[in-house]
Amino acid sequence: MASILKYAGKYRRHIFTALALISISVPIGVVPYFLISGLIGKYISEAAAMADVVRTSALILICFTAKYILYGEGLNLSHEGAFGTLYNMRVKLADELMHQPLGEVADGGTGKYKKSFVEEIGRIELMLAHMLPEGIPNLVMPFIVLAVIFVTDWRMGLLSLASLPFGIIGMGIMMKSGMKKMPLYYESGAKLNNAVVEYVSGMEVIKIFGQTTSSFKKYSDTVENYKVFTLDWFRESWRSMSLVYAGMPCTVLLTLPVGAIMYYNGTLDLNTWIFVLMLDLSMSGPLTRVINFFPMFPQVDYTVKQLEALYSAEDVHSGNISELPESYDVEFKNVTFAYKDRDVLKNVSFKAEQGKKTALVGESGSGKSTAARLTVHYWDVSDGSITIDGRDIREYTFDTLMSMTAYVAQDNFLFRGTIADNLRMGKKDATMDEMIAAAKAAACHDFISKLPHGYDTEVGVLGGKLSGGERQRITIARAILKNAPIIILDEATAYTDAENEELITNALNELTKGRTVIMIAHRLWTIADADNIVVLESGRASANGTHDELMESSSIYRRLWQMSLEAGNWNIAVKEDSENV
Ligand SMILES: Nc1ncnc2c1ncn2[C@@H]1O[C@H](COP(=O)(O)OP(=O)(O)OP(=O)(O)O)[C@@H](O)[C@H]1O
Repeated sequence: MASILKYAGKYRRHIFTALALISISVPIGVVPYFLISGLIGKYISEAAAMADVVRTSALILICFTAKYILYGEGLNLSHEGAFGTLYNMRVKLADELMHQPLGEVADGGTGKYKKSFVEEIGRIELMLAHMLPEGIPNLVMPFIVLAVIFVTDWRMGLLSLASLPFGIIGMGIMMKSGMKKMPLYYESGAKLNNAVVEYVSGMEVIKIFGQTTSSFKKYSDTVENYKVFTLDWFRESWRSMSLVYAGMPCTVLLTLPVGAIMYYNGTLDLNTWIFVLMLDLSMSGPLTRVINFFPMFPQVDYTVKQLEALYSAEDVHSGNISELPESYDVEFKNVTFAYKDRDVLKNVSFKAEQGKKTALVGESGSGKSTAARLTVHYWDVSDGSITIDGRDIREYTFDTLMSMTAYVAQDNFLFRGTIADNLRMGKKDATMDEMIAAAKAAACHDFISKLPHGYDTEVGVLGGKLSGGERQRITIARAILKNAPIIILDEATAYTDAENEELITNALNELTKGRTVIMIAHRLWTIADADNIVVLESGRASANGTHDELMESSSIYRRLWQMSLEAGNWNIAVKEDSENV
């Protein structure tokens, strides 16, 4: 609870004011029972006057009105506080994820994080808007009423406790099974979320490959498993839930029959009996309210633990140096990196100098993208170091490192929004002229101008309304706007057609002038002019040099070059064939 309240900030006041208002309203709700028992008592001992009835009715009306107003205002405030806290938590989680190893976040799966952002944080609303402000007063009230009964007649006090074992036993069973099953419930929910996201995102592939039935089966199996699991759990816990719901609010279970015997025996006077019965009944409302929260305890408890783990997950190591370096030479010094326990880079060393183009080449899976991503601190290296101007990238603050680097990948992300919104990710306050200049340099101004709304055209979810090549050129324009001194291009021209390849190559040459450039390309002729080419072979840097030097010295480079040319010829042949059809 405390760990969540720390995110409430200014909304803590709302939540505690709500707690105070509801704490006043709950006892007000019990007052009418006192009033009625007092009135009945009067009728028993001396005939009450009509004025007493009118006064009692008026007081009861006032009590209910006051309770309604206070409870209502309390809930209003508690919701304001809760939703304000949820907002803070979602913003904070986004910020936390930003500082955690990007690679791990990407590997976690969209569904998992969607679940944390939407469902798990959403569940905190229950805790802050209801469990805390309503639960505490409604739990405390029965204790106060019980104390009054004990003071009035301790025997009746003991009898009033008769329904308690139902609650304790039922809740014990429920909590035990709830706590045990909760991790599985969550896992099953995360799988369901991932399956939905995957199914919807992959719908195009599923249709193209005619896998509708088998993919739908995978999806429907996950939904079915979730259903079976949830129903099994419900079946297992409904008996104990019913025991609590039906038994615990039944506070007159023994005070009514045993009280009647005691009254006939003359050991209990009628006024006390009626007073106790009324107080017993007054506990039922608060108890029922509290009981409603009990099944939620395991869920909320587990959710809080999950969120705590997410919020406290280890950040990528970053230091506190925020000054920009004098030069932007990037150096890999004996870098070793493993995904979990699988070594992908082994003792890799090379230097990418400022103003020069360094290319990473190698067979598929040799570790090129991993090396590129490590440069922008997707993960921490397992051993060795990556430096900028001789200083380990872990010594710079996260923001400084990000401001120095622009990473353009094969499939860059576009946000739902307009083209201008996406371009401004590169430079928040970019003017229209700056955006147009960047777009022209990235050979995308022409196609943007032809769109019905130009730069204000919506790109759709993940940029889905644009072609792969268009998306790619917009991401290059975005990187041009960012104007970072270190540029990492991971297959940045993979989707470029022949028509635009020259334009984009020129744009990239413009973008990369005077900067440190690390680039990866499968079409080796696009990097043949690089100042230094590093050949990666199963995660090891097996050779480096210029194209001419490597053609002389590296058999693997020669093979890669040959393969690349053949693939290029094949592409041209396919293109010519299709043009002749
Ligand atoms: N997130 C990840 N988790 C686990 N293993 C990964 C992950 N990303 C890549 N790998 C593995 O690491 C190895 C190197 O991958 P990487 O993407 O760096 O290679 P690459 O040389 O860029 O390949 P390609 O040319 O096909 O893009 C591969 O065997 C790949 O399966």
